[in-house]
Amino acid sequence: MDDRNRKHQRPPFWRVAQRCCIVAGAIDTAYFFLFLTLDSPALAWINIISVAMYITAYYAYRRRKNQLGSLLIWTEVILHAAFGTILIGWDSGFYYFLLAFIPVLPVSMAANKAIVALLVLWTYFVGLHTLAIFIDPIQPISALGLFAVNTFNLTVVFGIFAYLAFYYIRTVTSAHRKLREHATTDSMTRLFNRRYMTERMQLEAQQATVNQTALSFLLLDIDYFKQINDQYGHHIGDEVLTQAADLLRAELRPNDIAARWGGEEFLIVLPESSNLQAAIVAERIRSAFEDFAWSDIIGEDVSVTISTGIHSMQHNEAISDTIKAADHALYQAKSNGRNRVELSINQMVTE
Ligand SMILES: Nc1nc2c(ncn2[C@@H]2O[C@H](COP(=O)(O)OP(=O)(O)OP(=O)(O)O)[C@@H](O)[C@H]2O)c(=O)[nH]1
Repeated sequence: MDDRNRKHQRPPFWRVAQRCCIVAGAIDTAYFFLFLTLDSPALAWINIISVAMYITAYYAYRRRKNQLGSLLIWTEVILHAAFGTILIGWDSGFYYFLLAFIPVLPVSMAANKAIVALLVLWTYFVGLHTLAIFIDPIQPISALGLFAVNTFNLTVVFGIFAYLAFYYIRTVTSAHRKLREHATTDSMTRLFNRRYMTERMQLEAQQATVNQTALSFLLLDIDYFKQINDQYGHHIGDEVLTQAADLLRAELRPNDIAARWGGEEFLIVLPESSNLQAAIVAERIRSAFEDFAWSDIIGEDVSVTISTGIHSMQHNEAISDTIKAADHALYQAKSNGRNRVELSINQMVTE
């Protein structure tokens, strides 16, 4: 996996949940001491129960019992909001944590279930608020203490929402990147696929016309590939194709574009390259195939060679005609004995 992929990789749900358990457990431990200091021992000990629930949830996630872990976390949040409100009052702000359910429920369950769960949550939230209006706190703390607890709770919930937003963005970005990759890449060789190449060629052709630069095409085909399949099996054929793609990548510049055009056929677009420069690249690729130790892959000392047709796009030439010309040159390379490079006919060699 390259660095770019690693950077975009999103930690799995259970790992995120485990991190949440560690952070929440640490916060509740701090609360234990805080509420002892603020003379609210009942709430202090409730925080110890909370810590125990987070530790259990942590191990549940570790054993991939995700449902149990989530159930413990949500039960803790719901009960903590109730006990905090009843013991020291609504202004303690423990209800803020209930709000974190709102974005999480719709992404973690089916829409109809999420709607029911959200309605239950709303009822619980309003019920708790109403209760707090009519009932005085059982174990009130100082105004300063209440302000400190409220600010702390608010800060933690801010953090939770910010984290959820970034996690969501990373999830969407990573899904988008994977979709794009699937749509443009050949899964076996990791080269571009034919559909992407067809679009890309148009772009490159337009750019070459605007900038008045040369644009060359190489059409390559592995020689006697059917025999490799027939003699050594389809899986060896696949490995030869994968290795062929690696050889191409190794021989090309970063702005050259290589695609798997068909079964054992590859198309390479060389921007800003004349047919002479293209011939040099093609010859380099040809000898890379010839020199490669194919026995490492095939298991026997056989050679795998490649034939190449070259065509440089002419002024106002349609892409389909460019490909036809390269294909014709490839046909010539095959007819003239294979393992060779041929330039399309009627084309002057230009530097
Ligand atoms: N293993 C494998 N084989 C494939 C794949 N795609 C196409 N092929 C095979 O590639 C072979 C192409 O054979 P041909 O078109 O007869 O050409 P060739 O044997 O390479 O002969 P020349 O091109 O004339 O040198 C066929 O046997 C296809 O089944 C693939 O993804 N994997």
